[in-house]
Amino acid sequence: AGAVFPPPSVHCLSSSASHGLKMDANVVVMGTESVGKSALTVRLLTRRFIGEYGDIESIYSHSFIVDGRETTLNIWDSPYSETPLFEKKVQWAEGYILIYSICDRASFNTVSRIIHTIKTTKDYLNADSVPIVIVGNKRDLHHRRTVLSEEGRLLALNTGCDFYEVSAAENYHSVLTVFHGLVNRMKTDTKLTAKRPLRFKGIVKSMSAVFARRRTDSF
Ligand SMILES: Nc1nc2c(ncn2[C@@H]2O[C@H](COP(=O)(O)OP(=O)(O)OP(=O)(O)O)[C@@H](O)[C@H]2O)c(=O)[nH]1
Repeated sequence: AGAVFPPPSVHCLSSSASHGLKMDANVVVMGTESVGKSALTVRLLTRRFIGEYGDIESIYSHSFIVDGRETTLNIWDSPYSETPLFEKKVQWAEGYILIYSICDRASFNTVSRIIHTIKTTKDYLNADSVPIVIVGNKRDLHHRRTVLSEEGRLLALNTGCDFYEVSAAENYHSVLTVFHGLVNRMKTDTKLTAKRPLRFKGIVKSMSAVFARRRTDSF
């Protein structure tokens, strides 16, 4: 089956309520295979590390309070592929979490390429600061490290992104910090300060069937 766009449903796993200003934003989590995209997303949503996540691609709606403001993120845990669908995801999103594994240099190189694609697609080429957070995951596997922290930090500095190193396996709070960091970056974008309704509604539904060609498309 071919992939469709926009995605058919939002998977609501958690919510919270507050008064005052609200911010809603679409966020996509990207990176090559097995870098920990699902682990990071599930850690944020459930505070847990499950270990194995299967082949499910979903969008999750998650609300939390950041600096006193209710913030709802529609988070798309997405594989990397250089298909037209990839560009549509980039267009859909207003914030980006780009993950690599500190044990996998190829995954780090791919993050550089994704940053370039986002910047050209969203016309951020001349922006000093962009709503992109680079995440070096699997920090607990430091004995297998092939990408230095300094390399991640330098990439972020040179591209106007934020940078964090985390272990989705070991730590919830560092993962929360990543998403807070992204929200703070997106807050500077005035388009996002007004409350908007969720763009996608519907029953909880796995998108794995919709993305049946995923493995062949992915790196
Ligand atoms: N040691 C360690 N393993 C991790 C960490 N994060 C994820 N993993 C493991 O890495 C493997 C891949 O994790 P996933 O979260 O499925 O990675 P993904 O990027 O979503 O993978 P795909 O959806 O296949 O592209 C799993 O075996 C996880 O248990 C981490 O921080 N440390």
